[in-house]
Amino acid sequence: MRIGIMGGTFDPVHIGHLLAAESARESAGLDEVWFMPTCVPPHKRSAPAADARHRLRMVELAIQGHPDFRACPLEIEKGGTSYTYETVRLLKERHPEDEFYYIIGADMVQYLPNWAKIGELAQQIRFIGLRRPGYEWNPGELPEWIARAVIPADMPQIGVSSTEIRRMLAQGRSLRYVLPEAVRLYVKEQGLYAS
Ligand SMILES: Nc1ncnc2c1ncn2[C@@H]1O[C@H](COP(=O)(O)OP(=O)(O)OP(=O)(O)O)[C@@H](O)[C@H]1O
Ligand SMILES: O=C(O)c1ccc[n+]([C@@H]2O[C@H](COP(=O)([O-])O)[C@@H](O)[C@H]2O)c1
Repeated sequence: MRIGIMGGTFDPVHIGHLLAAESARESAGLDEVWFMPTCVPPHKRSAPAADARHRLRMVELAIQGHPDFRACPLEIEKGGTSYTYETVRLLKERHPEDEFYYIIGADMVQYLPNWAKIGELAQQIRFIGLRRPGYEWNPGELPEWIARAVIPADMPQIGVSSTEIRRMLAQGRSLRYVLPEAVRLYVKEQGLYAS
């Protein structure tokens, strides 16, 4: 199978993540997309606001009903900092028959040169890089050997981020249609991100 890994902090998961995964699935002809919440994200300055259990549950709620989307708790179960090169090594060991792709938004494409062991990773896996408002990226800006590992893909442009959503939630603003409805209700019921 051709499997896309949609890695993220998902604090919380939002429609930008879902559309990115669906657009990557269609454009690269993926059989499945596995949503993989990080335990400790490698590059973020502060720890996630919601704990890993909640972030995984929100992902499960967000993707329910999609026949080809799965939630993968591998990084959360492993614990510690979620370096992608370690995750990819594990996935390849456990699923030698499958072909993996790593789905990322344009902000992460620009940041690829800073990923841990990017030299090894770029040999092991190809990235599907999606356009994202505010993060134009030009393949010429990346080292050639990294650009070669990135398959550019388009998606309906959604200018939302988890940071902005947390800010809006803390202010008591409406997140209807920005969060999947089941996630919106879960956030409310669990009192997540309240100020
Ligand atoms: N609106 C969006 N359009 C395209 N890609 C996105 C969008 N939001 C997030 N992504 C991508 O999804 C992956 C996971 O992102 P993450 O969970 O950090 O969400 P985020 O909205 O960027 O969060 P934060 O604001 O906390 O940085 C990353 O590869 C990121 O580039
Ligand atoms: O391995 C790394 O060095 C690395 C650096 C930055 C991001 N990543 C991965 O990229 C995905 C998106 O990251 P984030 O922090 O934007 O949610 C997530 O799966 C991270 O583990 C990985």
